[in-house]
Amino acid sequence: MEHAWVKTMWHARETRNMAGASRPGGGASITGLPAGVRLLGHFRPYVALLTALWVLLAAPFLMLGVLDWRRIADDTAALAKERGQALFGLIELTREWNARHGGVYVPVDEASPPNPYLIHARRDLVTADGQPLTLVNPAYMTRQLADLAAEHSGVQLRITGLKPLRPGNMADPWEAAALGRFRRGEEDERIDFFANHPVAGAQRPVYRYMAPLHITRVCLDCHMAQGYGLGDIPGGISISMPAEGLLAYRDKRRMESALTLLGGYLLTGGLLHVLMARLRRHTLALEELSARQEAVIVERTRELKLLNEDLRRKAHHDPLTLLPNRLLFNDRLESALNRAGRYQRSFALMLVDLDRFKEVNDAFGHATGDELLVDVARRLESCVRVSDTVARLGGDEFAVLLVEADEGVEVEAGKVARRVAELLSEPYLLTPGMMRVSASVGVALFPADGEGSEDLLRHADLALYSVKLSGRNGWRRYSTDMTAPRAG
Ligand SMILES: Nc1nc2c(ncn2[C@@H]2O[C@H](COP(=O)(O)OP(=O)(O)OP(=O)(O)O)[C@@H](O)[C@H]2O)c(=O)[nH]1
Repeated sequence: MEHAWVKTMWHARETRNMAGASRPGGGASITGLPAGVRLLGHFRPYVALLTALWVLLAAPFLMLGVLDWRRIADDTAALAKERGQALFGLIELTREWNARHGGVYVPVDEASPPNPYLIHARRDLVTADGQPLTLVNPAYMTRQLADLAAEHSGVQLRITGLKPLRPGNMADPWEAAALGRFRRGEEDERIDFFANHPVAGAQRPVYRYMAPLHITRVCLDCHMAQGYGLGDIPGGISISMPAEGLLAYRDKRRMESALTLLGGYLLTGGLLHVLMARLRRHTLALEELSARQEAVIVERTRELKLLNEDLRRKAHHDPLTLLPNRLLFNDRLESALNRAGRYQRSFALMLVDLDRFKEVNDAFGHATGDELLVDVARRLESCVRVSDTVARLGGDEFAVLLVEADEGVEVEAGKVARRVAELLSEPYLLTPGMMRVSASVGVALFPADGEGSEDLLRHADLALYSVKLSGRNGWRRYSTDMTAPRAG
């Protein structure tokens, strides 16, 4: 039991070592490896699993990030488009207002000289007080508004077409492509981002927006000569809007999105770690429990085995002399018979009985008798080899099975029987003092004196009886003239 307890404690200590080896001064482990190294080894699969899960977790977050970045870019473009549409709508309104009035007259000055591209009977007038006025049609007005917008907000806008009345309004390649799509009915507005676009002599990021202008009744006065009819698209309004503000807004939203996703990723990873750590703790506790149970089972099994061996030993041995008892002796006799029969060998059976042992008991007590029996057992063992068997059949009766014989069984059995008789008649030093007993020995040989256990035992007993009859203290081999004592 003590062993089991020590073993269990050892295992518990080792498990605790593994769990707490990171403590400063954790020291060397039981197996001699530094605690840190053993800890790393123990947790390696756990760390690998956690890392793998974390990496797997990164994929959806990364995908979410990419999607969000795209959505933010789309949102920014949508905002730019809305701005373009608003500006375009405003200009169209103003142009319609102008067209409805058939143009408006403004004083002639440096900023508003007469429009050389306008063919009109009353293009230039002079007021009654002598002020010269010139007619500003929608196109001229748009150009003037464009100059104002460029001056105040950096927004560039202009009317453009593929065969404009004013050559300066000729569409550039991007505008020409857009006009082509408008005319083919593929789209009715266009917005694109340009990272570098010339704006007032500098390269700046811009959103370019363009939508078509349609010929209305009021436009026909000027444009009919070009061959345009109602609803045709002679050109469009092209707007370039500096994009720094929108890009800053986009980058700010992207940064916020990245931080939110990173926070989410770390939080989820942290939760995952906590869950895994808990799982790991439970697993370790379970492992420890099962190891303890295993140790207990191993110990119980060992105890049962010992108990079993002890029981077997007790069932087959005499408790006083520790010699094999009659049960085991009978087994050995049967084995000897089998072996000898199979290999055609012989062996000797010897029965030994102390002479007048009762007198020892009567004179000195049962304990002294026991002491004598133990001494007799040791003396008998000293007369034979380990491969032979000495047994106590009961009371003061012993048996010897001689299976090894160098000089032939007959000779060997005679020598051993004589030696037994002599040795047992030597004085015994017992608790009350020195005393003497003698013994009678009967011998039967296999197969000469019997081929079965019963015959051998009976004939050895007859030989022993014969010694007793002839005055005890000696030995005899069975001979057929020996007869059993008459009953009564
Ligand atoms: N001390 C002791 N005595 C025992 C034990 N078993 C049997 N005896 C005694 O051994 C004695 C055997 O006596 P008997 O069978 O009459 O034989 P004996 O006195 O040796 O006389 P012979 O055999 O005729 O020479 C009896 O008194 C038993 O009580 C034992 O375990 N211990």
